[in-house]
Amino acid sequence: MTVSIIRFGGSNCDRDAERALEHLDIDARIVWHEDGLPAETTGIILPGGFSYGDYLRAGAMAARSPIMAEIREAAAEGVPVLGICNGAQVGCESGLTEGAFTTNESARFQCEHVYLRVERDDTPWTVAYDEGDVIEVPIAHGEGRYEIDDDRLMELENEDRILFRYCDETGETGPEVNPNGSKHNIAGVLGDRHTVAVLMPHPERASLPDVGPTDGQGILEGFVRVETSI
Ligand SMILES: NC(=O)CC[C@H](N)C(=O)O
Repeated sequence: MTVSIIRFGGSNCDRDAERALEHLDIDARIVWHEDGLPAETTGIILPGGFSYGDYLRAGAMAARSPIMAEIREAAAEGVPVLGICNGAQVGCESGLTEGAFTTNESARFQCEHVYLRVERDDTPWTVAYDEGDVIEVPIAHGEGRYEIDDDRLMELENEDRILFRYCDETGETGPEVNPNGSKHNIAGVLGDRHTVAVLMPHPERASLPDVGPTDGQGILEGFVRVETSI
């Protein structure tokens, strides 16, 4: 298992992801996007940050890098892909999954800890938890409001592709515990396959015991659980 963490100009959570994976004994390396996807890649992280200064829309420019075509191809072959925060924005912008992330309802950058409810526990990213579990993970974004048209939203719900929703400590969701105004409190969704996921919160910042809660570890362990969970 070798996870390639794709660095774009302006990525800034690539090293956080590398350290979190190393802590879990998962082999990881940072890959500059212009260098293309290494042949030994068996997992991919699109990390957080401010790729290309969030110009146009967050993630819009990185999504046009030629490496994204390679990543789409790898994803279609079953290579697990996790987009975190800016990486989630790149994932949506490049068609790895549905919907888009846009400006927070508050119109402010928000940096805080949130609670997430695990919506299903039969994907590589959530098999470490039970459905309904509540985990604590940080957010740090200005464009984290998940938007999608109502018809596609219904399809996503019916296809059971919602992975995480913002909630309170007890797992209740609703507008009062929605930090950015995301549709249906959505914090993370699956792509066409269970092996592709994008999420706005940062599991890599909730993985090292020295710096706070470690609830995010289970999500990153998806890279090793992928072989056993599907
Ligand atoms: N932490 C991040 O990845 C931030 C994502 C993006 N730059 C935003 O502000 O929405």
